[in-house]
Amino acid sequence: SEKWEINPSELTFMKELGSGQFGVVRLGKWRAQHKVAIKTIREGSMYEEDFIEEAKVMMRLCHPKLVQLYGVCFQQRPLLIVAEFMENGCLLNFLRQRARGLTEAWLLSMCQDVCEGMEYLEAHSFIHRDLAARNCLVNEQSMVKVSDFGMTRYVLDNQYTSSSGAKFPVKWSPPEVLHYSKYSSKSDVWSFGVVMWEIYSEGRTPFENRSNLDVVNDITRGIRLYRPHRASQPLYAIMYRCWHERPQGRPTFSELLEEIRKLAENPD
Ligand SMILES: COc1cc2c(cc1NS(C)(=O)=O)=CC1=C(NCc3c(C)cccc3C)N=NC=21
Repeated sequence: SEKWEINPSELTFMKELGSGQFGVVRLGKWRAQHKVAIKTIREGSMYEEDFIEEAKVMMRLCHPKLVQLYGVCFQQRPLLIVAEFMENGCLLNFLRQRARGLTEAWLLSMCQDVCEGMEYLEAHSFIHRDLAARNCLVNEQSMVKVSDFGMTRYVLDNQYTSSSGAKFPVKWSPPEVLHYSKYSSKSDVWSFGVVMWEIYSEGRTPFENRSNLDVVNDITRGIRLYRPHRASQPLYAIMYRCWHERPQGRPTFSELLEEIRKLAENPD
């Protein structure tokens, strides 16, 4: 069998962790001792053959701030995807549950973690396409890692994939994606600015009381998210630059990481 194939008989399933657009995620054990997360792909939710092909590429994306893909069980259905287990679950729930307990330094370190993972994807010309706090995970050491990179390409439900679909991430998308589906690392940078806003808003929903259609109009007219209460002016300036209307006007993840590291060294 290929390196990226996992033998399902070497997996034991444990408690259910949650569910997403592809189906249920469970905690499991691989070869009886390694804790893993196992995603069981619901029939008819994914372009499975295309994903199995792409899994080889995704397996080679290894970085401490990316949730590591371990392998796929594809000799039977349902398809199983096995990846790194993240004890503290998704970042969005983490922010909402921990809210007040998170210090400024902690909020900044979470932005830095996501930025490091995204800088690696940028360097490997890999576009995430759905970066959001709901698609970041937190491990036992409270380190944040980017997950589900590139997975939207395999979603069958066109409510997610069409920019007019009810489930499309309009509030995390730049104008060129909303109007022309033009994805790039610079569209990921726009989404990263919204993740920074989610982190400093302790898990609030961006444009909370606006419909997706309103947000498309607001964004196109130059309206942007307000400064979150816990964000300093210099920090807000960083996220604001991610929302430049033109992709080439936005910083790269490398430039963002440099600015975040400078703020981390001299906070005030
Ligand atoms: C502890 O709680 C959790 C832990 C995890 C979790 C959800 C929760 N709970 S919740 C819903 O946030 O409340 C999802 C994963 C996960 N996904 C890895 C993975 C990716 C990224 C891509 C393809 C396949 C797989 C398996 N690894 N660890 C957890």
